[in-house]
Amino acid sequence: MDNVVIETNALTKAYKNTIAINNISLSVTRGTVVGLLGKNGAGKTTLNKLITGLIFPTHGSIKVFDTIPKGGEKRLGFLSENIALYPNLTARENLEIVFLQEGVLPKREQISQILKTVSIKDTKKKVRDFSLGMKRRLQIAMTVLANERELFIFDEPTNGLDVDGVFWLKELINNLKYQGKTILLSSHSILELEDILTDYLIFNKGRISDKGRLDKINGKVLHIEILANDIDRARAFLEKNGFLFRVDGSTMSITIQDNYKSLLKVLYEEGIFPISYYINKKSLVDKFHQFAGDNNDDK
Ligand SMILES: Nc1ncnc2c1ncn2[C@@H]1O[C@H](COP(=O)(O)OP(=O)(O)OP(=O)(O)O)[C@@H](O)[C@H]1O
Repeated sequence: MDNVVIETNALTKAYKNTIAINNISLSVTRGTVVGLLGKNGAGKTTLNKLITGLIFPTHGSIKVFDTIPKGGEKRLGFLSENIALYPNLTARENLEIVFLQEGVLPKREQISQILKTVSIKDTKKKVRDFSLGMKRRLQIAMTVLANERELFIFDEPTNGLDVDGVFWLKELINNLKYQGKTILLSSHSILELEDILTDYLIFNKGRISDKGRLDKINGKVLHIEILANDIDRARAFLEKNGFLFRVDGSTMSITIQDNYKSLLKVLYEEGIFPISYYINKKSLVDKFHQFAGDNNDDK
């Protein structure tokens, strides 16, 4: 299928003492931003390496752009923890090398634009004297901006970034998404990036223990506290109209499909007046606690 960028079938990667990826079948669709969540050792980095073709499956299969990854895929950008920078060169010179490696002659103006986008001053300063955040920005620029890429794997992209840097990164990822690019994000502070994700995968000891779309879990339970003598009316109304709900004392928890305001309006029109209400906003954190399990390295 054209829209599927990554497809795995019973994908398994075993090391001597560990099954790092255990029988995973999934597909990633073009234009999505997928958060990979999991405790230390859950298998996130191993999956990233299988996608980029740095390592190969023990069993099962993986296809990226409909071919078996062997490394060197030009349409794929991998921002790993240890992406190489030349410490004795400037930011501009580092970017020029990326262009040359891709067989493209670097244009001065284009590189100036890239440096501006990642807020790095075009100075004579050597990369070895850069702060951690500046190095990370440059690595991100090298992964994203210097090339015509369609799929990005970001492993711990926020490392070294300050609050402004994280904000900037989110804008960058959103822009990539709007251009129809596909992004896989693994981060220990993934909850910081929750608002830019479209989908999530939770890993637990090499398996996917939960997955889904963010818009399916965000703010979908409306808790309403209703006067005790209204509860029966509210219950009858909700039952009649096919709502899913639970009653606990004077609180009703109603699972809503769309706009909670329209439900509140209907309740008012029925003469059912809530004393208070709130939307269940916790989402990915809850999922993480429910599905991430123990560390895979705790053995
Ligand atoms: N080269 C290797 N040899 C042996 N075991 C390995 C190797 N690489 C990874 N593992 C093991 O595979 C499991 C998954 O590791 P992986 O690095 O994929 O986890 P992760 O989810 O990325 O963890 P973290 O959040 O700590 O980066 C761990 O138990 C790890 O110790």
